[in-house]
Amino acid sequence: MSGEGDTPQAIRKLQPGKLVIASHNKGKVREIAELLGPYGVTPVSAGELDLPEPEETGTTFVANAELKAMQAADLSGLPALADDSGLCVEALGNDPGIFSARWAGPEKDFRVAMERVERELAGKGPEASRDAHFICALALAWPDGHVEWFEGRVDGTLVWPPRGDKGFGYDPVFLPNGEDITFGEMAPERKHGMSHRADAFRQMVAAIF
Ligand SMILES: O=c1nc[nH]c2c1ncn2[C@H]1C[C@H](O)[C@@H](COP(=O)(O)OP(=O)(O)OP(=O)(O)O)O1
Ligand SMILES: [Mg+2]
Repeated sequence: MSGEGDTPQAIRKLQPGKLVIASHNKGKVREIAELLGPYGVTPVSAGELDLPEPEETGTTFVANAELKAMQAADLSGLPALADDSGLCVEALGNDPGIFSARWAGPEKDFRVAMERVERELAGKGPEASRDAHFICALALAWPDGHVEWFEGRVDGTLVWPPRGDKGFGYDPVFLPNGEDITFGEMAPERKHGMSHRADAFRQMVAAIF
């Protein structure tokens, strides 16, 4: 056991229950809570605090993550962690990218979004590459206005039809390189061993803990 004196400054700053996860996506909030588990930080989500869902006006993952984190830190007076992420399909010029959530429509129906990806890819012809990657930008905003950000990535290919009912979003069509099951078929711990979110988390943890 390490005593108080050994506790890194950042851990003391991130008191249990005192970090806001600035996201309204339940799948994402669950994954972030799992990834924070080992650090003894019990987060509270933007939904639980009734924080509004800001308009994502940025043109990059980092810009949108910063905007979400800064708004939550500002309104709550607590440190806030936001995640802006998406699926980038190389043959589609990296679409849907920052528009990944928006492709699911107002109902947030990812069956619709996955079908649109498949339809647009089919439109590129049978030779089109099925390579894709997920990006995750994490932004950690402190109430004093200071923001740190990190970006993670995982590469893979798209399968059709969708496989598996675990995870969220585009997980059922994403087959990570070197694996034989999709993110939708993977236990959470296995996804955390390779995901874009876990990659960004590793960088954040190395920087602040
Ligand atoms: O691990 C993932 N597995 C599958 N799909 C994923 C993943 N990571 C991001 N995605 C897709 C779905 C998500 O809806 C969108 C992110 O959009 P993004 O704006 O960052 O999140 P969101 O609107 O769902 O919630 P919020 O902005 O409140 O955090 O990309
Ligand atoms: Mg969003």
